[in-house]
Amino acid sequence: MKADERWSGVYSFEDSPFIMEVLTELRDKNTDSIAFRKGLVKLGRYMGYELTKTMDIEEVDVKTPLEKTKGVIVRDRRNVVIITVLRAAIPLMEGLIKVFEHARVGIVSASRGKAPKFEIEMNYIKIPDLRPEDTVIVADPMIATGSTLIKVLGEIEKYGKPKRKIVLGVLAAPEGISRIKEQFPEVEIFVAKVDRELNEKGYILPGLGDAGDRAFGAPLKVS
Ligand SMILES: O=P(O)(O)OC[C@H]1O[C@H](OP(=O)(O)OP(=O)(O)O)[C@H](O)[C@@H]1O
Ligand SMILES: O=c1cc[nH]c(=O)[nH]1
Ligand SMILES: [Mg+2]
Repeated sequence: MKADERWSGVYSFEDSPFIMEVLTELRDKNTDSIAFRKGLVKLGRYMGYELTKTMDIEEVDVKTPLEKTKGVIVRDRRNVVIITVLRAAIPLMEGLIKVFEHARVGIVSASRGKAPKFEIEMNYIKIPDLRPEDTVIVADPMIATGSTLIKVLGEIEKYGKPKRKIVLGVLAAPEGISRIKEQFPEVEIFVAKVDRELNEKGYILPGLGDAGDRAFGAPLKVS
């Protein structure tokens, strides 16, 4: 895990060869939907595992079959809320929940409109109450303009004041991170990699394309 010096509280996993290998497979335009979803599940699991290194732990007593000794539990792992931003975060959440098996899960549907407005339509919101001991992990693979997450983070504020708010993504554009950090400086952001820039249609470059479409297929346009 590497702190990005351009912002405070932003980390990438560029120093993890395994995470970078999975990302490379996701970027590859020849990777099909099945492999793409499996890659997102893997990243959820391994990035989740990396996140546990930032969590509070507690020393506990344990009795082995032979004697008493000291052990550890990751206390914060028991107080996690995962907010899944549809659609592309579904496989990411599947991986995360393997590490945070106690997690309560919220679901938010968000769909980004076309450039230049990128209006976000959010019409399904189910978020559990957020308690002072909670670590909220908002899962969304792509942070492009940041508009989706700004809307989701604004909504989350209505549900309580958790101990930590984390955004967990795969790729981010610098523009999106800056916008989120301006409005929510307390939010920590963990991504596999911060990419170079956005194109005029709001896609991340070099990116991996449209994560939702690659995982689940492009929706049929009904006029
Ligand atoms: O940072 P932003 O510019 O807001 O863009 C990022 C959003 O775009 C994608 O969702 P999309 O709207 O394509 O929905 P989908 O996952 O259903 O395809 C992605 O999963 C993010 O939620
Ligand atoms: O590059 C991008 C930008 C937004 N959403 C995606 O799925 N990909
Ligand atoms: Mg999409």
